[in-house]
Amino acid sequence: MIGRLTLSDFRNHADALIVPDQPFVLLTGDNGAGKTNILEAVSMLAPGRGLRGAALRAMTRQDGGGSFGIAAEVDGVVLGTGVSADAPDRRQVRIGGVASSANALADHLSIVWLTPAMDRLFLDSPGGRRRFLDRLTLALHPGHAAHSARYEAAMRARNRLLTDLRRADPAWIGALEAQMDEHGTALAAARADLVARLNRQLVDQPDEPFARPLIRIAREDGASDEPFGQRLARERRRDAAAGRTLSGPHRHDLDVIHIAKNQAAALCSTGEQKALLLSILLAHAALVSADRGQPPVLLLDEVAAHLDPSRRAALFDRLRETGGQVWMTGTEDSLFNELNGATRLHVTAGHVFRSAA
Ligand SMILES: Nc1ncnc2c1ncn2[C@@H]1O[C@H](COP(=O)(O)OP(=O)(O)OP(=O)(O)O)[C@@H](O)[C@H]1O
Repeated sequence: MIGRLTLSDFRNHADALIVPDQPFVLLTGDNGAGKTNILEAVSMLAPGRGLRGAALRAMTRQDGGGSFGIAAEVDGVVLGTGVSADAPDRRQVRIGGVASSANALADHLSIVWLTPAMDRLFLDSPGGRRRFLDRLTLALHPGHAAHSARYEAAMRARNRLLTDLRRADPAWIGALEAQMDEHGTALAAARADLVARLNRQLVDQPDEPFARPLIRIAREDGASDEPFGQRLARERRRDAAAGRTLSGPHRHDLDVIHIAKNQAAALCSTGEQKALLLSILLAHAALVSADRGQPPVLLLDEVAAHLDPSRRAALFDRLRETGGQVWMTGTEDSLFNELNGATRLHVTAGHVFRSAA
């Protein structure tokens, strides 16, 4: 749980302080006030590029001095991240005052989010679904981000060598494939573990008011029992001709079925797709809570707006049951009238005020 959050020169917030003292943190305010920016700041307390997937430069306040900082107190440890003006593209991370890697943040806090952009998650390309899957996986397997980074780095290096296969040193390609094998196998295993446990968790969930999903990993690269490293070696020529690596966990996809309708998520209505995502998030929160003894922090950007009042009330109840901290945004205070146990904040033009309860 985040006990205290400070932002400096982050997006439109020159200087903001938020001290949550309730399980829910509600951010309300007009369009463009800076609500999502606060969720994005929180999302930067996890490995990766945050909930917008934006470049670090874009996060630096336009009229600021070229640096930004985010700091949060989590169970007595201060997690900090930001950039300095002389290195605006290099993310710096400090944990308990000590310079650390961004991936180490996953040992302290798991953070999962739902944003309006994810309304198209099941319709858009697999990349977004993989990022979502990996974000969920990271909460159970804190080493997942490091495996992912090393896998991608080895794959990029292999792809470069394959552009001139005849001159490339086969031993060097082999070494890179061994790294891809090691980290790719770990990636795939962690994802498979997450999916299996999520499905077990979802068995006990009701079909209403949120749709119950069945989750699978789809393999665009074709299922194969062949050891991954061996497969990469066998497919060198094919990959060289394609100009990229065609097999591996970077080509796996998240496949979600609406159980009651026996329908793929992509065919479901927008509201049903959102309900499927909420079910996944709620089941995931229960799983993480049981596994790590600490539920994830949930960042829900404008989730309440499109829910009818009874679903909204059910969502608040279910979120409360997770026992974790839930950050929510909305333009209307009235959407959250029935919600008890919330730190209510009003955001306007990059300023955050505590609202009257
Ligand atoms: N680097 C930056 N420096 C200064 N301002 C920025 C920067 N990046 C974005 N902004 C401003 O932040 C505002 C958007 O904030 P945000 O997305 O948090 O709004 P919001 O309150 O969530 O609005 P909505 O209800 O429309 O989603 C915009 O006015 C945008 O111009």
